[in-house]
Amino acid sequence: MQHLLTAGAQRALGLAELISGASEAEATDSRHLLAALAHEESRAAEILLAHQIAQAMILQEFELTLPGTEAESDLFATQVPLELSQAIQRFPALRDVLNQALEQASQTSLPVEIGSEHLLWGVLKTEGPHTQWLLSQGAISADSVEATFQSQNQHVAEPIDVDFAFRTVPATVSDQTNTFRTIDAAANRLREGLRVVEDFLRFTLDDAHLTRLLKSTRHQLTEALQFIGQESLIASRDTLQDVGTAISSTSEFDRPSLEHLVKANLKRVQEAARTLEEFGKLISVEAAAIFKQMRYALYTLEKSVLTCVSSQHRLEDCQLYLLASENLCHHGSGPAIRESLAAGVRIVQIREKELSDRRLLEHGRRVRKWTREAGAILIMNDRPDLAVAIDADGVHVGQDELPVREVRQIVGSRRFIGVSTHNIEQARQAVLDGADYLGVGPTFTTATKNFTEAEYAGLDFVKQVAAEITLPWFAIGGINADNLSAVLEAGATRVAVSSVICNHEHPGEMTRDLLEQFAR
Ligand SMILES: Cc1ncc(COP(=O)(O)OP(=O)(O)O)c(N)n1
Ligand SMILES: Cc1ncsc1CCOP(=O)(O)O
Ligand SMILES: [Mg+2]
Repeated sequence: MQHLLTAGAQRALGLAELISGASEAEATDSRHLLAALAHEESRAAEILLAHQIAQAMILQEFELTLPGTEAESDLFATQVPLELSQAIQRFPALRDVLNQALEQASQTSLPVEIGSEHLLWGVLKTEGPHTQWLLSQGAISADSVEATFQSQNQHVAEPIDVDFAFRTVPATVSDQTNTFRTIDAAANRLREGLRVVEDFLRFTLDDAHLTRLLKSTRHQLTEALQFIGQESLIASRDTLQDVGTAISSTSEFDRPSLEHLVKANLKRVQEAARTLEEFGKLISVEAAAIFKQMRYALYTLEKSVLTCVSSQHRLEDCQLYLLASENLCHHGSGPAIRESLAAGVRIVQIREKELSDRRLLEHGRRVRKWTREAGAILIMNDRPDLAVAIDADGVHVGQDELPVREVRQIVGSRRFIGVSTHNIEQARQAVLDGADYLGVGPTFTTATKNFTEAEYAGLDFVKQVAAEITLPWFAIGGINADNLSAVLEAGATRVAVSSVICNHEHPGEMTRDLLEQFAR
């Protein structure tokens, strides 16, 4: 039986071959194909992008080179569809990848057509240096994308409609020069804006994770401009004749705070990316596709940066977070909550696993009243619906519970969403998913929640998060008055505790003990 590749998959293989040639490799392998898949405007590129994996990062990691703009491949001509057996013959080092792709494609379409997303699946299913790297960068693996295939109950055989074959060149020389001028100006605006945001991330937020993401966006710009041609851009530059240089709006000088400044520049870079994408389509569809990727990456980055800034303000006074559970408390959780609020706790979580919904609602309303009177934040564990019902300030969810996007639909934009994380990849992902704060642990062994020995993230995880994440986070798990100083030394500035306060004969006293250690 014939198994055909879609036009997008075929072009990706063609580009993979060119990349392996430009990188002077002996054979076209998974790394080259991965770089090519990230380049195409295709389902594979969308999946990679959703995991924050850009082509520039792949090229850098595996020391690959993109072919020159003039490089062509017979595989780009899609009038002659490639058959799987021909592809295997031409790319022997990709045999396993292609067979895995076939297996996945066979589950969703008849007649079988292998698309770029199936090639990506094949790459993820085949062990190699790229698999570990992908997992560490974007937490992407065959398992994590499997749902994408399962949700495609109706497979659409056509590739995403892109006009690679119909590269449009502006009709007149003057149109062409003006297009290059526009691209040159927008690229400069984008580069400068990215620099401003990067300096903010480095020197004000001091956030290594977001700085790294922004850097990879800057690399994408360089990569896209290679398709346009630096010489053409410089040749068409005409700053003296640019009517825009004399026009400045008062709002351009209106930056009352660092936050305004970074917001304005985030908007500016998105606008510049849109201009590049639109005008880029007239010169190079490849470049336009990268500009589009950049625009989406910048939206995610904007959200993460602004959430980080606003959560830092909103959680400014919240160093000690109490998780209150009835079954841990000597005299019920009510007195523990009220005493610790009186002693200075500014954020409380209702963590009840055994109460019926009706009792949880009643209890929640009482705790809402106490926390409101104390001016403290109230978070409901596990239950976005009940968070809304009791008008809590937020909800906390674990790795196996509803994802942030779904929780946001329920609790709205102003409530906190806290996410538990147990390793650095989960922490990075939660930042990009739009969490407002993180739980980081377990730090020490605890009787409050069951973990296997292997699940103890320990102080090393606390140190990792401290080194790169500035979205507010709380170290959690087995923290008490004796080991708190070690947690703070590891870089935590906030901790969440349960048994040490709930179990104490005088919860207020223990709260004061712990809070005093933050003041030292
Ligand atoms: C602040 C904070 N961090 C972590 C957790 C744990 O949440 P989860 O992993 O969902 O486990 P349960 O608490 O639901 O058993 C938390 N609740 N709060
Ligand atoms: C809910 C939870 N998640 C990670 S550790 C933990 C338990 C925290 O309780 P304690 O402070 O009693 O160890
Ligand atoms: Mg939970």
